[in-house]
Amino acid sequence: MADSELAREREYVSALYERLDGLRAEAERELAAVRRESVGGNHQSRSERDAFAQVYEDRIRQLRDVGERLAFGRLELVEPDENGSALRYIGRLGLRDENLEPLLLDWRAPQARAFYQATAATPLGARARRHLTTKGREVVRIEDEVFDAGLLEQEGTRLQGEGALLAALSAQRTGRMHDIVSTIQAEQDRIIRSDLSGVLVVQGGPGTGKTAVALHRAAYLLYTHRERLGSSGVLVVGPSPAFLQYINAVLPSLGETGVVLSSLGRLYPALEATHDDEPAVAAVKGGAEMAGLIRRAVRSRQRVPSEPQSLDVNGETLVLEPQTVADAMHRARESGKPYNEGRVQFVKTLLGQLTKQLAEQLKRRGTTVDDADLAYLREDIRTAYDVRVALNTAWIPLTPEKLLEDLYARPQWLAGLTGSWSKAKRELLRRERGAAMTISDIPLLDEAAELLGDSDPADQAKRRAEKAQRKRDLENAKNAIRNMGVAGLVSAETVVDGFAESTVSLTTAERAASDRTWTYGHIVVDEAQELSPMQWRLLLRRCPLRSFTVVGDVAQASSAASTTDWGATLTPLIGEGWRLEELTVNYRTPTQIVEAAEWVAEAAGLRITPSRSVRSTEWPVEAIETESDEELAAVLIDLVDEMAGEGGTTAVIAPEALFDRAAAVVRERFGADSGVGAAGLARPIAVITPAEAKGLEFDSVVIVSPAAVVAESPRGASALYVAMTRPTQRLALALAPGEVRPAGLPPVSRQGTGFSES
Ligand SMILES: Nc1ncnc2c1ncn2[C@@H]1O[C@H](COP(=O)(O)OP(=O)(O)OP(=O)(O)O)[C@@H](O)[C@H]1O
Repeated sequence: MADSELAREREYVSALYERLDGLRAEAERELAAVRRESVGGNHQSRSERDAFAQVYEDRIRQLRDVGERLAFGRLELVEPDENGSALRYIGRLGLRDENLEPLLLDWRAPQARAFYQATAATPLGARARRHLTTKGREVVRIEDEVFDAGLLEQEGTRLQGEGALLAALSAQRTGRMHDIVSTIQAEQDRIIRSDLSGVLVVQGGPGTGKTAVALHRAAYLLYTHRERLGSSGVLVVGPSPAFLQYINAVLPSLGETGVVLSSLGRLYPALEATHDDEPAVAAVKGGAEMAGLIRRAVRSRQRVPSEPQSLDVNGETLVLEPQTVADAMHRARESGKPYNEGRVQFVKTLLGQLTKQLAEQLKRRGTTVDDADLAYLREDIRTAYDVRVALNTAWIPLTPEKLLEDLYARPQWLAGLTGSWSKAKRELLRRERGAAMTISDIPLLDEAAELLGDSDPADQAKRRAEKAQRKRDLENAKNAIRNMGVAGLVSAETVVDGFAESTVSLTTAERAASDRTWTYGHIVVDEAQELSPMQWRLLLRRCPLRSFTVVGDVAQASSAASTTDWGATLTPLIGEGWRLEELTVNYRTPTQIVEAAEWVAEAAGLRITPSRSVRSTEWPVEAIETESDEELAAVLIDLVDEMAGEGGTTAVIAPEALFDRAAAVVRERFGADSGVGAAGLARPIAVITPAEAKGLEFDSVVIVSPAAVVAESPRGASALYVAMTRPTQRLALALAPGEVRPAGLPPVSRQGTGFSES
């Protein structure tokens, strides 16, 4: 049967490619025709033409990007479906023939669900599932699962499409994460297709596919809720720029380009924080009590003078009473506006009062004052030096940056605001003006910005005008889409983003990333255990609808401000309204390495989520002792040489204390084949810190001095656990001179576990 079935699938898939090529050629012809149309016409007709061109360009890109992995699965149904067919092909996008009969189902369509979730116990209307493995455009292998009693017995331990899955898992890594659409497992699929609303927390040990699931969920949600999420956008937050570089090809490969990817240092527009504070400082800055401190700090910049003030206005003396200031302040605060906008009202009120005072003073001396004069008097008052000083002293315009700098640089002011803090704790915040903002400052700036609002009223007006223009453009685009009959194929947002005439030519994603007040339709947070309460507050402001996918592993928490208990972190912020899912199968790391990492973690008292690995490796975990720095360097070079010789990617994970030396040794020996930090991820050999290693994976990993990795990190054992769970094939520990192997690693080879002692 195999040969004839293979031939049959080859024929079907080849017909799919023919259709794909045909559709692409058609779209290219249409695009050329639109482009040939003469330029000119009014805004409406230009918009329509742009909309046409945009639709075709998007379609061509989508059809081209699917590349050589168009179809990967087939479901055989018990009963023919509504189209009269008992076979349902699943692929990266949906295709129909000339008569609009379905040829291929998008993996995200509801009818494709059974491909991922059907089991012998719950076959979901399917008789069998087939995985197609292709090379280029040709099917080279098929793998069948028939949902009969035979399968039922093995259920529970079964992986779906085991051959295809294991082939994907054992493949050499490239330094970039790939999509997993063809081999998504049932427990993952259920999470991917879970409801859009609410906060979904996905907990799982290292390598259980949390990142993969989070990204596929983003693609699924965008497909299923295109209308809503197309306009509001989806934000994906990862721990570091290196991590974002690692994952940034996944969503485009799934046809989704409109997602904003951001690291924690970039969540405040127009600023990129690349460094973080010392752990103890970051822990204070990340604590929820900082929100109250910032509120008090803002409030303390509004001051009622204790004495009446005499103000000179072009030789006239006006008196500003404390009560007048207090009343104006009270009224402005009552309006509920942010600080800087409230100040505009405060200044307006006081200028009005002072103008009245001056006019009365002049009238008393017999001068007539009409309405036109009042405007001049007001302007004289507004520009008078004394008045400016008095109003600014009472309520100074503030930027978030200035507020934070002052808070750190003025110990007395800080002390006045933090009576219950110890002196030592306050000292941690101390910093001179002009220092670069850190990653932990980002949520504080955002918190301050929220309270302060725009400092320049002109900015507010500009923003309102831009929003109004975009609203008009969207209306035009919706009309154009209706007129063209392409509803569902393209969103109005995509079309507007492509308008040449649009006042601001930014995509929805760029617009969202550059606007602090943008609210997203959904937020995905990866390595979410790393987030401090202040970072959570920032993200919750970015998505008031509280639609979140939060993935992480509390055992991998690396700092004092990170989460070690989802409930303790989330419940105070959002109440009980979040749901938890768990992933239990380790797809990355072979059994031997998982065991070693878990033993070391447990010996250090770390509470880990055990996971079941799906494969083993031929390589034992090595721990190599050294007696001198020279020997350590030589061991490192030998290991990397051997590992890199196997092909794929190799990482040297080195603690800060030994980082420069390790990087220099590797660079000297391997030159351009190696790179440091994020830059190394595109090379065969990367030298990175334990913090940078978070979320990444490599074929082989050497950890330099595990003891130093533990010693340097606030949650030491967790940093080592993260580092040890990065490899897909091979792990070695290069111990520093005098260092003993980590507790928990067996001292001698163990039967069946493949440990070696060197
Ligand atoms: N169903 C699957 N099919 C193929 N590969 C998979 C599948 N699930 C996960 N993987 C692969 O397993 C590896 C680990 O996945 P991922 O990085 O998402 O794990 P993680 O849980 O986020 O790990 P960590 O907590 O260490 O960051 C990746 O290479 C991913 O592509």
